[in-house]
Amino acid sequence: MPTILGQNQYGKAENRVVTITRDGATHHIKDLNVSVALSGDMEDVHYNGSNANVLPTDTTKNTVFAFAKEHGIESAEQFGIHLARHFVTSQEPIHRARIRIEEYAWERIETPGEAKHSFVRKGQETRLTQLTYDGESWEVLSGLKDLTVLNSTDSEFWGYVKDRYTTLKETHDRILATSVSSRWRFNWTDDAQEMPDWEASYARVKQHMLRAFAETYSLSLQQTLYQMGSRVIEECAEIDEIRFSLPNSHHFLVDLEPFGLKNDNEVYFASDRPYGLIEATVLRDGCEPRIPVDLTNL
Ligand SMILES: O=c1[nH]c(=O)c2[nH]c(=O)[nH]c2[nH]1
Repeated sequence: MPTILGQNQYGKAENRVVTITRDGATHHIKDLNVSVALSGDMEDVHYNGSNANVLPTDTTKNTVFAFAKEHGIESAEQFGIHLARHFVTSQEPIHRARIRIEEYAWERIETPGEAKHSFVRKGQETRLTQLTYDGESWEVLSGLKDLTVLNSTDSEFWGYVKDRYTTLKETHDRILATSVSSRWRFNWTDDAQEMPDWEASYARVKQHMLRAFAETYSLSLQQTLYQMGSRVIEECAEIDEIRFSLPNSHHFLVDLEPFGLKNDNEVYFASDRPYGLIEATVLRDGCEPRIPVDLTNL
């Protein structure tokens, strides 16, 4: 044979596993991206296509989600050690397992209330602004993107239209997560007006946005969006208009029944696409809409 097989490995990459553990009303989140790479006696599958030594990559994915339930995720290291040991010790042809894990850090959204199930991703957002001046008047649009937030309860979605293509199951307790992109327009347009305190305004908008997200018992992301917008308009007198583009970052409950495990709203698969995209403007009553519909062009 003029060729021989060199280094090889296989497995399921980028398993997006999210766990919620509940301590009464206080929830804890772990959010990992887990990639499995296995090596061993894999000559036959490459040379002849015999799968006799091949544990399917689909199984490696299932193992990641099942282990999240069975062992919990104490730390990424601990979780990875469990997985790697399992593949090497349970499968004779597998001699080496490499587990790579990225962990996304979250912090709690602090609210005056009791509920502790709202989180904002660390690293947080990019702040944006656009200033336009024609020699007479100003238009100031400020905003943010990539402010990722999650509520691990107090979100439902049901009572929607059902046609012959509808398969979605109604839910009375789901994760609601989104990455907020927003622009807001200041009513400061003239040098004769007193200029807003831009720094204080930004902090206020962000705080009210986060609190409204955390405090809204949500029946849809549309309802949450409107609550966030109206809270900002009500609390920030310097702003007349705010627009949001909110991807609905779906978290699907993983079916662990085939492995004899009950998933009591603990282990989720975080899907990155496709995603629902919910967009709307909230205006101070009587004000004209001026923020462009498509925020990506801003
Ligand atoms: O909050 C939601 N709004 C929707 O319009 C929608 N559509 C869907 O499939 N899931 C959801 N969730």
